[in-house]
Amino acid sequence: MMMMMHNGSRNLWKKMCLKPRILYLYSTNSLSTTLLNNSLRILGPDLPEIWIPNPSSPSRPPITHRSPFIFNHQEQTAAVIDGKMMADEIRSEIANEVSRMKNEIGKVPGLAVVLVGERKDSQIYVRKKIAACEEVGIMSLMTELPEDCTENEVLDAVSSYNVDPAVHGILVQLPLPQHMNEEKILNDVSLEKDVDGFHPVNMGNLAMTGRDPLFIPCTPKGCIELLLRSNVEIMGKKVVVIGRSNIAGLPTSLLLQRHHATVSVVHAFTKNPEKITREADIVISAAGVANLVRGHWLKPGAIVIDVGTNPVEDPDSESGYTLTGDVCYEEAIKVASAITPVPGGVGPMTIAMLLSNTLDSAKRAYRFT
Ligand SMILES: Nc1nc(=O)c2c([nH]1)NC[C@@H]1CN(c3ccc(C(=O)N[C@@H](CCC(=O)O)C(=O)O)cc3)C=[N+]21
Repeated sequence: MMMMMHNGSRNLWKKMCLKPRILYLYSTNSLSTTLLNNSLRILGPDLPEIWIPNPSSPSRPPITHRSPFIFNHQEQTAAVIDGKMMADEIRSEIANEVSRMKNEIGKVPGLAVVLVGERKDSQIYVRKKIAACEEVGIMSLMTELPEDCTENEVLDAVSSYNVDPAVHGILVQLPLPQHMNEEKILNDVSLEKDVDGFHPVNMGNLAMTGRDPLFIPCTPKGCIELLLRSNVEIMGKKVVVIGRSNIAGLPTSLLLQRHHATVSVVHAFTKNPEKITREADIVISAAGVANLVRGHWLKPGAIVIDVGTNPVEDPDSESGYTLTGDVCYEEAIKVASAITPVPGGVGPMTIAMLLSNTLDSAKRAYRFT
């Protein structure tokens, strides 16, 4: 899934991709105004038949699909969709709801995380999730197990969280070590606590018309929120999803269909993926391949959501790598009308959606509205 680029090819990318001028979209809304906002406007489990764009954001101009004629290919034309700022705003809305819950019924939502093994990236993501819980007042619990633990130890951790009334969300960090049966473990997570939305019943309900899953997977939900909060219309648009993983590409394609998009899925065996992608009004890339999507893959004026968080070797950076998206950003900003950066795009929204799902779950458990 993840690809390290060799030094030679990275330098080539540096040469080809000049540093962009950054033009931020969604930078006008201050956190203080949203702190006053009591009710959450996050796409919930009740999916609207027809989505009415968020009326709370009059200051944001709608992104229109621009005419190709106004494009100057030497310059940046894309607005940058600031996922970090949107996620900050959502987290402050969640914090308000958590404190309202605490004041009114004396309860807070609880999230339990199960982390198996010592993968660096998983440790970083889990740490970010726990810190985000702390920030908004969600109680968090964590079970860390060694790489060589047994499947039963993982199942025991899940079972104990299943019956713990203070836990409303259970997240088993993926990928699990090779020797474990991921299917069996995910099947064991209580449906009512499956805040990742990875249980086959939740995923199946997401796929079926007229069924409402209890939870929508966090990354797809974050992508849709990014589009909706940027006033991008989804209904009737041609959307290409690159990648079909269980945690990102597949559920994203399902959720987009529920929003009445015309969806094509491009994957490793697709013939001429550039040509298919170039037809899309909206491109969502979740392939896990650094810089896969080049400028010429995009229709001028397309909207680009980059789900990839690929570690690319970088001896200059403290950690030894830098995070790179699936999209060659420096090329794409000259062609697209709006794009999410990596980092600072989908990643922070994924975490915000996890908190939102956990809050929804606790509200459901306590019948708190
Ligand atoms: N059960 C499970 N649920 C998941 O939701 C899940 C998972 N397993 N396994 C791995 C993927 C990946 N994922 C990310 C979450 C946040 C960032 C994130 O916050 N990224 C920051 C930067 C992070 C950094 O600085 O290293 C950003 O893009 O700005 C990235 C990736 C959740 N996943």
